[in-house]
Amino acid sequence: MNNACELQWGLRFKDLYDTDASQFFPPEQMKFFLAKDKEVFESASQIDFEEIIWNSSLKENRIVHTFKKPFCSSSGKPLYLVGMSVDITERKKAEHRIMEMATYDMLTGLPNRTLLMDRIKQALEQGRRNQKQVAVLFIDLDNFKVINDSLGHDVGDLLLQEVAARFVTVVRREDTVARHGGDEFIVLLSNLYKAMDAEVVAQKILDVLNLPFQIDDVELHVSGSIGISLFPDDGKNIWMLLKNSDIAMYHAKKKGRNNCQFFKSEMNKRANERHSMEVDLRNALKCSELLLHYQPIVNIDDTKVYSMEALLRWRHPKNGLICPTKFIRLAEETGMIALIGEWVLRQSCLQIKAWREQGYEVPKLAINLSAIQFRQKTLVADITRILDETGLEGHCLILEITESELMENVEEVVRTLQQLRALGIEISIDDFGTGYSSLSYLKRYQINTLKIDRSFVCDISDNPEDTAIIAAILAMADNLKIHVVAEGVETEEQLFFLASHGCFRFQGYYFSEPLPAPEIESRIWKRINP
Ligand SMILES: Nc1nc2c(ncn2[C@@H]2O[C@@H]3COP(=O)(O)O[C@H]4[C@@H](O)[C@H](n5cnc6c(=O)[nH]c(N)nc65)O[C@@H]4COP(=O)(O)O[C@H]3[C@H]2O)c(=O)[nH]1
Repeated sequence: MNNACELQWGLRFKDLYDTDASQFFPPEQMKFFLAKDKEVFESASQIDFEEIIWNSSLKENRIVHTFKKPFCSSSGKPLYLVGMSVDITERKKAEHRIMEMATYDMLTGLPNRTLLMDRIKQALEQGRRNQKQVAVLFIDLDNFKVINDSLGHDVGDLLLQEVAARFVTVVRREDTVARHGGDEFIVLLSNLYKAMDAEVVAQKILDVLNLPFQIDDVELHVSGSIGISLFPDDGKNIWMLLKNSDIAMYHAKKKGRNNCQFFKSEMNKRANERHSMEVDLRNALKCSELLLHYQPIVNIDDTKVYSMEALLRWRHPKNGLICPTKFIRLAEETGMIALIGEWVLRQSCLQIKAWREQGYEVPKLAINLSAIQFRQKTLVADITRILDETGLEGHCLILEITESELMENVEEVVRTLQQLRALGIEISIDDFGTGYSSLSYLKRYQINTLKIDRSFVCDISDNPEDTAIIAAILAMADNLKIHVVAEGVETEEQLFFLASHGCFRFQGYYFSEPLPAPEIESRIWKRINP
């Protein structure tokens, strides 16, 4: 026994002299020592191994790496052995910590994606062997971003920790609750007897989420959307199962949140279609597949074209002409709307310029602004730049925004609208009547025009409620000195009703459908600018 051993184990050589190790180590430990010694003697060769040794001085178990080497006679027979142990406890602890950091989520203490992948792999192998189902539950918290943004990241972090702790209470020990990232969690249920068991767990998860959370004296109410995919029916490997549970979760969100949805193959079809549309839309701008059609807005007094609305179209190489209702939402969700919106603005300005150069007296052009564009900090600067680049004045443009865009961040909206007005741009509220319809903001925002949504116009004469709404909008607008345009006018009857209630501007198939620029020239400009 050397000095290091004396220091490490708190044993003194003189105390050990003429004693037996069994006086210092527990019986189980002694049994292990002797077995190893026997191994060395029998094999007549060195062995090395890791073992846990009770350190009576530190009063704790230590992990050591031990080498045992025999010393043999000239005939090769082991006579005695020397053992050397290196204390590797601290190194092992560090390794364990690194392992934990690599496989557990630091915030919630739950398994992270890496460990989850491993667990799913094992669960699938087991499921295959035992012919049992495995369920992957993809959970996304509803509106977590709002809590995080409004109450701060510290509250958001505490909430995630609480959520994680609650999830663990509703699953069996052999199941895995993992943090997938952000506010997404995955629950892995292995060895399922029947698919419906997954729904039972999903419901328990929704129930524990629905109980109020008390974080820093604030009571928070949270819900979640859950997508479930099952092995083997919905996917034979990890990636398919994760992807399909994600798709199902997306459907749960669309179904109004706070619910769970099993994956169905039709969902995959829709997800694939969405994905390929996204890829195609990214190419659409580069490949000049976007174009504008223009629809006149007519003044009934003098049947003059008061303005034109620019309406976006996509000439898809395989699917033909696609209407904006089919792709604007996708463009918004993927952030492509910023580039597309800028293209629409520039193209509209260039078109006005081109018509002017051909000698036509062109009225104002109305352009649709998506909510995302409207909230962009650079909106006014972008419009100013495009007007400068195309040499056009702001008063040529009307920007159409929807009611809902005006309801958030009122101060900011007021500022943006003032800046746009300072450029000479008119503001029109699109689809009026379908949103929040508050009179007070119309006055405050100094809106120029309201456009009555075509859903009201199309029901004139059939639906007395819609008829009453139109009459009320017209009376109110008259009071506030705001112009009104009725959208979607298709019949003389609608025109007559609207005109008799004080609406004098119209847009709709009755006058003209949206047309490409050359047809506007031949059908409209040449008629009114002969
Ligand atoms: N049934 C019927 N429909 C009529 C009639 N008259 C016009 N319409 C349609 O009504 C829609 C009017 O546009 P919106 O309400 O601004 O609604 C627009 C607008 O919200 C959005 N949109 C169009 N272009 C753009 C754009 O450049 N940017 C953004 N962000 N949105 C756009 O897509 C929506 C749909 O556009 P479109 O499919 O072109 O549909 C147009 C137009 O074709 C009629 O008499 N009967």
